[in-house]
Amino acid sequence: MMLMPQTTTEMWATMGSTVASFMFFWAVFQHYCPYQVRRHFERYTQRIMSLFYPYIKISIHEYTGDRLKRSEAFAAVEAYLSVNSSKCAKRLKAEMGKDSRNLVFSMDEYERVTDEFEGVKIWWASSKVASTGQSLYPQPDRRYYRLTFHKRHREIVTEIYLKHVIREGKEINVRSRQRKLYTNSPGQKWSSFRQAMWSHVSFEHPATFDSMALEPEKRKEIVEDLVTFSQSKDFYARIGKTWKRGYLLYGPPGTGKSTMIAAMANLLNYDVYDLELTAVKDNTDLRRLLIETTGKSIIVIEDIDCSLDLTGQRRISSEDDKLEKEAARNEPKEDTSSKVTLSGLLNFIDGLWSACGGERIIVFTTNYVEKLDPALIRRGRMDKHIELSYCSFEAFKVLAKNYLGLEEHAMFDTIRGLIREVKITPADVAENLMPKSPLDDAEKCLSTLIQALELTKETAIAKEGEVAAEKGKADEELPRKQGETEGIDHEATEATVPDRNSPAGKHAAKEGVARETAQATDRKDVCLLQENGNTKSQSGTFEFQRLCET
Ligand SMILES: Nc1ncnc2c1ncn2[C@@H]1O[C@H](COP(=O)(O)OP(=O)(O)OP(=O)(O)O)[C@@H](O)[C@H]1O
Ligand SMILES: [Mg+2]
Repeated sequence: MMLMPQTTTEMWATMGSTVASFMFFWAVFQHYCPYQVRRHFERYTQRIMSLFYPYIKISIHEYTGDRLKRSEAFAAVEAYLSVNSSKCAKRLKAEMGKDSRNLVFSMDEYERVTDEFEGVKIWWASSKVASTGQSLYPQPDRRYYRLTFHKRHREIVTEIYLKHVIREGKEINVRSRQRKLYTNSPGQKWSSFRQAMWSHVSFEHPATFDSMALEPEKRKEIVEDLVTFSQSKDFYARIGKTWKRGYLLYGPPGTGKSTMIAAMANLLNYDVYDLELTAVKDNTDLRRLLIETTGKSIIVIEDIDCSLDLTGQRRISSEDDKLEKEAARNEPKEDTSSKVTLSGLLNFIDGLWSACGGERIIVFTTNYVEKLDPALIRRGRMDKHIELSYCSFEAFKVLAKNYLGLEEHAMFDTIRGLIREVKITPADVAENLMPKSPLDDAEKCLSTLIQALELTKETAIAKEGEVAAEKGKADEELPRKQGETEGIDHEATEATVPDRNSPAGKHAAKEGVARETAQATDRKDVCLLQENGNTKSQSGTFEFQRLCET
């Protein structure tokens, strides 16, 4: 009985001195042994250790592919563990969840949790590698998850468990994700590839297709198109097309183009990327923005006709070029204008890069569809063209139901008659149906709308009258003006031609009349000049130059 404590003490003392000796030799080895030898030694030690160490480790990093893209596997594992870890981990991170109502927990850094799957024990740990870059720009730490399991479970973990984690994680993500509205921030002067290209807020627009003023058939067609698209992953894979679809929404201001984008996002549960094209520096940045978008998203370019010069005529004359370069030399300042070109945009839509991620909708909106380059909106790029136009009676009924809770009313007949005759946008109808005071009831709102419709009708009639009167006046004046113009031509030619034998006359003839002739070459005036210049040739310009030289 007395020996036991002594033996234990002795044992501890021996162990302590052994560890101390080992530490000493290790420190000496580290310090004096050349690096190459040390590396060999470490490698072999690891190999020997692995013979006895029965566990396998798998790391899942946050960024893959040269940090271009956030790993989907990482996001899925994060979601999977967020459910698991909130029950057993001791250090958690909290984030605002869907609809900003509840908090979602996930594992904090350097935390460990244990999971069990079909009797197999798996240990998960979260960790990060601190950035070691010596660049001027701040670099975020690289996070990763590591799972550890016994090697006898290799098959079950790699073949079944990991697939289960990814599938569950993705489902959790879809269920609990707060949809986001992203925008590309302008003026990122020092943007590096480590900096996020998009900034976001939570997407909380309440618009739905049911609340939109649309004709029922049109609504049905659009909704079916969208739903079919979202369920056609296999179909797109089979026909060898990237899983994306382009929508062009066009129509006058206030007809619901932006509202429809929100309704699309709400219908499909997609994120929205609102791309401000004028803030994109060049085509390379455009591509980077594209690859930073995630799947299940709508990429929107509003008012595409105003966003950049899409006619391809972006070159300036060499004279202007020279002047501009000189000005830049004298006053060096940053060029903040966008250098995105039409071809850059076309590549953005259907180039190779657009295949990254999949399940994307691209929407362009415009008030002037005829201004757009046909290449930009051809089918295959903008697959579906949707015209949003002035408010019809059917569309009005949707608004009346939403705003006033009315399906039928005696005043509807008057509105039906008026709305057919005038061009009024759903935005204007909606504004008139809005109660302006707590005392306003449905009748008051409907009569406000009727007044507005009548006023619009009167204004339209008055405008039509004015236009007709102006046209009539212009038609009347046209023959008189033509006569006057012919008279002026006569005078101008006659005033110049008699003096053209004098030096001043020659000059005048070269500078002025030749110009007139050049302009007139395609017109009948040429004949008039030929007659006055006593030439018989058919070529007005050539003959007149000859005439000037003689
Ligand atoms: N079809 C519609 N159904 C329901 N509300 C609509 C509709 N069209 C317009 N509105 C209402 O009018 C307002 C303006 O609509 P919206 O911003 O969608 O128009 P827009 O077509 O995008 O206009 P712009 O061309 O000027 O961008 C919205 O707040 C919405 O409430
Ligand atoms: Mg809009």
